[in-house]
Amino acid sequence: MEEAAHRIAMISSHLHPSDIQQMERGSVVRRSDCRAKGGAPGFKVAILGAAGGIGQSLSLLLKMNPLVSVLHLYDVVNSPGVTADISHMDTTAVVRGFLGQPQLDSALTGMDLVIIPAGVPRKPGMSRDDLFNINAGIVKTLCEGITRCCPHAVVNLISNPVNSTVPIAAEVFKKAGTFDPKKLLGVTKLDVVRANTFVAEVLGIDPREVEVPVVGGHAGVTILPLLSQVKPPCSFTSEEIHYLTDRIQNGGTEVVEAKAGAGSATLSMAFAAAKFADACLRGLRGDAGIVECAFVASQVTELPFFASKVRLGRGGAEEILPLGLLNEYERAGLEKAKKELSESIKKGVTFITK
Ligand SMILES: NC(=O)C1=CN([C@@H]2O[C@H](COP(=O)(O)OP(=O)(O)OC[C@H]3O[C@@H](n4cnc5c(N)ncnc54)[C@H](O)[C@@H]3O)[C@@H](O)[C@H]2O)C=CC1
Ligand SMILES: O=C([O-])CC(=O)C(=O)O
Repeated sequence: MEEAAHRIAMISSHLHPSDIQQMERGSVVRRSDCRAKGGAPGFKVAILGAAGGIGQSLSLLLKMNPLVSVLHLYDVVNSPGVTADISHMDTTAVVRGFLGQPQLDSALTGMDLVIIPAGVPRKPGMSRDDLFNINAGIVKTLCEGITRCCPHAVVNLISNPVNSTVPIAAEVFKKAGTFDPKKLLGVTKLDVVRANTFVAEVLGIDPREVEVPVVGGHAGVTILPLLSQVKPPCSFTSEEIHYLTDRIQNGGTEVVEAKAGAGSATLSMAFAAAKFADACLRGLRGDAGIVECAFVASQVTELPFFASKVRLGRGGAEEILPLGLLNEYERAGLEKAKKELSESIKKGVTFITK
């Protein structure tokens, strides 16, 4: 008995207060906790909005990622339940839960990657921009936490409208003097995931073999699939190009309507976000040749933010790749996309600078 108490006292000196509370409630100290705290290779990742539709599945997928050594799950509701549940998975990441604004700073301290799916989703008949009034304030508050507690973390921003929330985050970081344009990435990976799926259906091939660059932004006409640059090289009829462009641009609305008031894409989004986070972590580890599409501060067009292929590395989005050759249809799409994007970006910037 005494020896066991001594062992727990020794271990607890390395533990987080929430782990100690768990022990006090009688849970067993897990050896994996001790190993991870002993410096197992891996990254510390926080998910803000972890109890939501995207957040829960994303937490599950990241608990399965061997590159993650510590996983912090923050939400304003239900994060203790999600944390208890996910922490029973027999994978190495140590999971800790944080509930409500007073615990935001603890959730963020020391993180390498912060993923933000916090905020309200669309209902049928709404545009992503209709979420601005609520989600802008949520993103602002969470990003202020990042400036205080992990200003060097890579940030994956999922909350809509991404075309405005990324500029909001950038302004918050600028105001605090911590803005590193390479570290702020709006997550547009779901557009690529959808494009790969729909193109593979048309071509009758395995979607895992398809790569479609999707540039611009993440709403309606700002989502611009570059079907002339699909890999493996292929050609489409103009009917197929119209069908594919429309389906990719409206993939989110397709799910919102099918869910009929119960929210927007959560499962495919968690899948896309987990793939994107994995790419960011492999970049941070120093792997070469990691290229993903993301909405970032950019000079690819005259707009201050734009989604395009970026090369991920130790510093985040280390290189923004050029758009490549566009055909006439894509050039026309680009002009439409830029017009709408410009307004959404201004709206985000003004929210902080007004
Ligand atoms: N970038 C993209 O491709 C996509 C973005 N989204 C967006 O992701 C966001 C989340 O979607 P869902 O998970 O379906 O919504 P949800 O409502 O199921 O979950 C959102 C979670 O955020 C939490 N939350 C609210 N305020 C918070 C705060 N201040 N701090 C921390 N957590 C807070 C809620 O408690 C909830 O658990 C929406 O804005 C949605 O439009 C959704 C799909 C794709
Ligand atoms: O459509 C929505 O509101 C959610 C979203 O961004 C997507 O599924 O692409």
